Amino acid sequence: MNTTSHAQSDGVAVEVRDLRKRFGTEEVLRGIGFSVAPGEVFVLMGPSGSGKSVLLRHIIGLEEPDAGEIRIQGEPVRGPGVLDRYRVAMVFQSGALLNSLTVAENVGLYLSEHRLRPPEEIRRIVAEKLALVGLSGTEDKLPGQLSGGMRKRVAIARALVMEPQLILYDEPTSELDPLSARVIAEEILSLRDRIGVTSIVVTHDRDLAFAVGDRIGFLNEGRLVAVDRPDRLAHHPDPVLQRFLQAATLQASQEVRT
Ligand SMILES: Nc1ncnc2c1ncn2[C@@H]1O[C@H](COP(=O)(O)OP(=O)(O)OP(=O)(O)O)[C@@H](O)[C@H]1O
Repeated sequence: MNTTSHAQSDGVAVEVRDLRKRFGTEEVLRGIGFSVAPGEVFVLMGPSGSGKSVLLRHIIGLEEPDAGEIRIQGEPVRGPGVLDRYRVAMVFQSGALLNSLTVAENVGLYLSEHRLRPPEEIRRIVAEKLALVGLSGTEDKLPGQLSGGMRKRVAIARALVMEPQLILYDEPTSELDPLSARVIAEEILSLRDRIGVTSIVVTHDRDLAFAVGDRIGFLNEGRLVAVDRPDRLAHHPDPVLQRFLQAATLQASQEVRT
């Protein structure tokens, strides 16, 4: 974990305690617990249907757990005003950009909608955030004129506008080619290093997980099977985890061949 070079180190600590959630008869989260340190990049990896998105929705306060809780800086996330006090941003899988608005309007939407800043200042902030993700000069383009990777970076710039202390990424490299995926990985690391934000990244992209994770948690059937540094996780004895890692490696080598 990088804890030395943050320009502005106000990432928050996140703690998930014995989280349980059932939908009907299906027990989706079966007692999940882990902690994320301020400024850490924590990856949640696991097969489809293992509960990653449900867990993410709990962290941002969109779901109420049946048992257990999530704390940000020691405060329960569903407590009064907690999600207003701590700035938590989510980068959605789709990017969730509005296609009829320009890049600048999308990135500045949060500020303009809430009339938080005068237009001139919004323009300055938008330019600053686009520069942080390497997209200076794209202000007047429409999302439809950008590549998938660029749209994801616009979505990250939009998250940065609220000066987040915690960023949640939901499958940030889905539908991206390997080169664009690498740019996103570099972006996640650069933000950690430059603004000290805490990041939780949900993915089944093994390459992304190993590239950005200070630690990786492997989720299977609603249980956290392993939590460890990437170099140690690769040698973890859990058979499902090992099968998952081998399948991902095979898929990557097939992609290189095709
Ligand atoms: N609102 C809901 N109501 C009922 N079941 C749900 C709901 N949300 C999720 N589930 C179920 O919970 C399980 C875990 O879903 P989740 O979306 O968290 O998986 P995931 O690990 O994110 O999968 P993927 O990698 O495919 O996105 C699935 O069986 C899903 O059908």
